Amino acid sequence: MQKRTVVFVTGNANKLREVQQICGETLNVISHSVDLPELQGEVEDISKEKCKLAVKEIERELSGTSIDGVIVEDTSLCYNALGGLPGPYIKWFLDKTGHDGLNKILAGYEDKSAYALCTLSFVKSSKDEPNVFLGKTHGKIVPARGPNSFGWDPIFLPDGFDKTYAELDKDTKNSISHRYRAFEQLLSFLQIEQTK
Ligand SMILES: O=c1nc[nH]c2c1ncn2[C@H]1C[C@H](O)[C@@H](COP(=O)(O)OP(=O)(O)OP(=O)(O)O)O1
Ligand SMILES: [Mg+2]
Repeated sequence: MQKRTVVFVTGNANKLREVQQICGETLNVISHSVDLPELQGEVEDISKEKCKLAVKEIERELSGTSIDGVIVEDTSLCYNALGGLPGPYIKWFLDKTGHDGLNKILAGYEDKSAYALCTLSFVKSSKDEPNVFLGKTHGKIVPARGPNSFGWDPIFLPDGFDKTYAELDKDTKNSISHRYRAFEQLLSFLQIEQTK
């Protein structure tokens, strides 16, 4: 069967690379950067709304191209000591405070545990309601270790490993990550759909 083509609406090249590595055998993932408002609220609602706006924009911009769906994905980093914050605001915390600041925020707390959360929405067309898939990986926040090539990877130590996301080789990260866990659900959803 021919691979389906999905458009991943993202401006982040690292995210795209990982998604292509995770899904590449099953899906043809192309990317398109669209500047979309990220509304505030619960992560699932933010993602669904973003996906609805994305698919409308993609249908407009890529009309004539045969595509089988649109994906958006938002990543949160949630500290248990802070009731889940910075959560979806991690991008701004990382930009403004850096890895060191992200550690210092926890200085007054014994509990350094955190989880990475990927909220993934997929929709076939603007006539459909998006499906949302959540992927979570638990770990803890540590002083930065490893290459500084992708976001907060150097400060996240996944449970069961003695290497941070940044120190792990890509295949290993992509077999345990929050992103992998969300996309794995999307892939089985699409597989079930196909056999219906
Ligand atoms: O696996 C990851 N490992 C380390 N850092 C990561 C990861 N995944 C996202 N990140 C960073 C990027 C951004 O600083 C923030 C999430 O923001 P997030 O909105 O998901 O990403 P973005 O705005 O760069 O791309 P997009 O255009 O798809 O919204 O955490
Ligand atoms: Mg974003």
